[in-house]
Amino acid sequence: MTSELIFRGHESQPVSDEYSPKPPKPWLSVIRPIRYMLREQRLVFVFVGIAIATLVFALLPSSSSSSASGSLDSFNYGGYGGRHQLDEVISSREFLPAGGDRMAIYQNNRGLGSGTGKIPLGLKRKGLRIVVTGGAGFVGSHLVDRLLARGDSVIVVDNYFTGRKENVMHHFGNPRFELIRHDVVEPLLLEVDQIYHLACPASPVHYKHNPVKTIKTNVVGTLNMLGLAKRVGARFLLTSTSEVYGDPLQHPQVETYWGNVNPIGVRSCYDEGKRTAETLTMDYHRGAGVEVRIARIFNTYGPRMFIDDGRVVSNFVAQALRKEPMTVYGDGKQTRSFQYVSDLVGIFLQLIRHFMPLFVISITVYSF
Ligand SMILES: O=c1ccn([C@@H]2O[C@H](COP(=O)(O)OP(=O)(O)O[C@H]3OC[C@@H](O)[C@H](O)[C@H]3O)[C@@H](O)[C@H]2O)c(=O)[nH]1
Repeated sequence: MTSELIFRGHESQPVSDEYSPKPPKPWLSVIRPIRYMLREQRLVFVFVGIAIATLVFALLPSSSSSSASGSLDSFNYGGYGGRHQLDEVISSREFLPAGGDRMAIYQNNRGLGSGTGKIPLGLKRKGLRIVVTGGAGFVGSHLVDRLLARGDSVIVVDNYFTGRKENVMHHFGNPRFELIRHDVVEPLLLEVDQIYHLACPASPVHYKHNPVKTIKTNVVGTLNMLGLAKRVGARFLLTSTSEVYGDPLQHPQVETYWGNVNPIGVRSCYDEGKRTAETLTMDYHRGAGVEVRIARIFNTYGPRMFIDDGRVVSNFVAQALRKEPMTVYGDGKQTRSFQYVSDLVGIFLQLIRHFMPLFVISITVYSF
């Protein structure tokens, strides 16, 4: 019985001589490439390749290096890896003669953003959209020149109280340049990547002319521009002043020094105004995550200064040209730091561009 059954079974399943391939095993398609990778140390070569590529991308300067020239570039101040190079500038002897006051720059941010990050190799730098308040003024117009020269689009916002159309007239007709007559104490909505907030009279004769307007510009104007930065996610740079140290009890002033400011004096509208502007800036950073920088500017000189703005450089130059004696106020023992306007503007650009943790730089250019 049993053998019969076995025989029948063979009959019902006739043996074929034809070749029939084995059914494919799905797990082999996964195992095979893995085995291939593990053979002849191929995996090691892959990892070495990834490591080299990472190093190249991390260390090579981004193609967005500023093409603008200026005296700072000659100190190797441009390029990527800002902190290292800023440190080089700080320790450079030309920038740190013994003694004297400082220009202090505070910066704070929470990461790359606003289109200022690294750009892949081979891609042309994309221009940023930038607002410069006070862009028709002495310092602002030099900043505008540099931004346009490197390919950015610039909107100047100025009420012409101390700014002058002539300072930016040479850009009329440039499609990347716009000029708006506007007072920053009124709100303004623009789509931009960065805001340089310079708008405020800075010479004592000008800021004492209408003290209430001066403090309003610093407080309400800064509030408006910070609100704009928050709304559109723009990076924000506040131009502050050495005046935040008031009548300092420390010489030279270190950035951790909080100053000695008279809250009711004739210069308070400016000193306290800028101090409040700094406070607002830091509160927008802490409370709303706005990426901010604060530059405490010391005495700046250069082309487009008003000859009659009452400050010491313009006074001395004007008196020298008229062959008049120079007027030295007080006992003449007071000290100041002086910097050329293009050096200051170069620092603004580096400061706003690089990603660094909260940190401070001080630069002394010259003092007397
Ligand atoms: O003719 C002059 C003018 C000024 N001075 C003295 O020179 C020094 C500098 O005075 P300035 O008026 O040029 O400038 P200040 O340093 O007082 O403030 C200036 O510099 C810092 C900026 O942030 C401020 O916006 C600006 O007001 C002062 O000690 C002043 O008394 C003179 O001895 N003779």
